[in-house]
Amino acid sequence: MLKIAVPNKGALADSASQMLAEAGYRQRRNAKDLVTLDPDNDVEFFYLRPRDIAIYVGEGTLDVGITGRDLLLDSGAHATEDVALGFGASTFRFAAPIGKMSAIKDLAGARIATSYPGIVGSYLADKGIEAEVVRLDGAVESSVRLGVADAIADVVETGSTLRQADLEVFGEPILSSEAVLITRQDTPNPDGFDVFKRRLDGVIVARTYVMMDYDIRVEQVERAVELTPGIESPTVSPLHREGWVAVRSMVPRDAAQRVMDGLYELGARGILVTDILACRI
Ligand SMILES: Nc1ncnc2c1ncn2[C@@H]1O[C@H](COP(=O)(O)OP(=O)(O)OP(=O)(O)O)[C@@H](O)[C@H]1O
Ligand SMILES: O=P(O)(O)OC[C@H]1O[C@H](OP(=O)(O)OP(=O)(O)O)[C@H](O)[C@@H]1O
Ligand SMILES: [Mg+2]
Repeated sequence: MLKIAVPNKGALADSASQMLAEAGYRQRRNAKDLVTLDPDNDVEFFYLRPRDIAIYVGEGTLDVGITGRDLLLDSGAHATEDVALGFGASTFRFAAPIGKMSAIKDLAGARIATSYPGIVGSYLADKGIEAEVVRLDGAVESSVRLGVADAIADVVETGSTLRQADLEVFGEPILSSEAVLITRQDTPNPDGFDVFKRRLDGVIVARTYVMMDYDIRVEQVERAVELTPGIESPTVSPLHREGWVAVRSMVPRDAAQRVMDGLYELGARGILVTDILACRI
């Protein structure tokens, strides 16, 4: 039975459970449940702190986990990223009081508060900067005002927490993070992993693509399918109306309106877009 670690709370928890439910897995009914068995799919879900998930997977006590890329890297655990899941996006950045610091070298000799000492320590070592890392559990943005640090390194999503604390980011982003699927490093994939991964891939594709159908004159089909090449190849079917065909193709969701404009210009009509509920590519 595949043992899977899922965030029990925090920024990734709801989206992770929702993705698993869309992939056809049973999810916990109560937010306090620690474990959920899904015998129909031969998997078991363990709800754990996202920060701890890489440890369990790295140790091999659990087979697969969903966590943040930043948490995986910070943990130094013996686990590796298999798939980026497309939710929980954030950047990890340095910030300091407005006007105080403008480049990474300004951190030399400074006190840097963070909940991610692993990432910050190795980044500073890589850049050859000596600074003191102050490890805090959360609400790191308050640390400068309260006098325990000169700068911070933290997760930035909208930037509103930084603004509230009169801090501004500086330097390049240390990393871009999102939710990722992780497995143990240097170990063959456990039984059942391929099916599990294929199901999540199916959800990712169903979320990022739409199905597009349209009718077009035969002479324009080649130009039209350049706009809608699909993943493998578009389906072109004859229509009762002579000289016309129907085309069906998957199109990236964020390009759908632009593609429809282009198809219409080419003379396509009856252009329909529908959601994909689930798929295997
Ligand atoms: N706005 C956000 N705030 C915090 N973490 C976020 C945000 N958006 C995405 N994440 C990601 O969520 C993970 C942090 O998980 P965590 O459970 O610690 O979140 P949290 O919201 O800080 O929870 P808590 O505050 O209860 O500890 C990281 O991978 C981080 O990149
Ligand atoms: O850029 P924003 O959209 O403002 O989001 C980023 C903030 O959200 C998180 O804090 P959280 O609410 O999880 O509190 P914590 O610091 O106590 O973990 C994170 O640690 C940042 O502080
Ligand atoms: Mg937090």
